[in-house]
Amino acid sequence: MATKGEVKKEVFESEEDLAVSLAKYTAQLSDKFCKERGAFSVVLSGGSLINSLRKLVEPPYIDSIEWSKWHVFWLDERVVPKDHEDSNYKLAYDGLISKVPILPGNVYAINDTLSAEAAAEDYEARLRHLVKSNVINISAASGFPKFDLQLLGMGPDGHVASLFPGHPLVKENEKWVTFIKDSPKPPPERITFTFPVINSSAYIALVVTGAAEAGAVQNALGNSQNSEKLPVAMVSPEGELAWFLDTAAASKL
Ligand SMILES: O=C1O[C@H](COP(=O)(O)O)[C@@H](O)[C@H](O)[C@H]1O
Repeated sequence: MATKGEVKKEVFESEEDLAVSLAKYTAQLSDKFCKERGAFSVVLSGGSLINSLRKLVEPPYIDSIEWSKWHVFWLDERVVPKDHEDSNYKLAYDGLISKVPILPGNVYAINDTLSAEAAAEDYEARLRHLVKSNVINISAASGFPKFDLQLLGMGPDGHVASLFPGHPLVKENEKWVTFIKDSPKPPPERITFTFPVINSSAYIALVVTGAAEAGAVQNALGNSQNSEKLPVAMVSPEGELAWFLDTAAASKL
């Protein structure tokens, strides 16, 4: 399905059309990986992405996807209790996980009783264990975990995960998971995958909607005059990168 390093870009007339296509893309990859290796490791973002995945919980996908083979992870998480309004877990649980038969043991939420630093260490340790048990692949090229699909959103400032423009964490190249205590977007304490993990992915869908995001999309994909490379422009997976844009987000291209 993917050529190594391939970048695809599709611009949709409406967010509704985008959501239909994103569900199809996710379901096709689920089918491919479930057949090939009997498991599908999926990484979710928070924010508007979860709403854009809403078609997955409708026919035909709700009945055709092998949900019991899904293993669900978070690209980043806010260090708040799981039932807190700011929790990316809660967002995904309410919008997706509670509506489909994903096995509770295959949902890898952060330990919300720990500090940000300890939660990041704990999450990385759990990923290392899951690599050993082949739930998550490892990249032969980078030595970092190679998730089957990472579903990325982006903020208007061009941040992905909890990797913000100008923040030293964008340069982290050893840890798999790290933490931030001064996030410019509230809440301040978060854990996040690092770029080597993001960029070892087999497939990434980058889902961006709305006019407020157009400048950052231009920075990554267009002829931007701005020489500072935003975090979103650093997304460059080993496998396929597929941009899902609406016309407003693509308006400066
Ligand atoms: O804080 C976060 O923001 C980004 C973007 O969110 P959006 O609401 O602008 O789509 C999100 O991808 C990330 O997971 C989240 O923690």
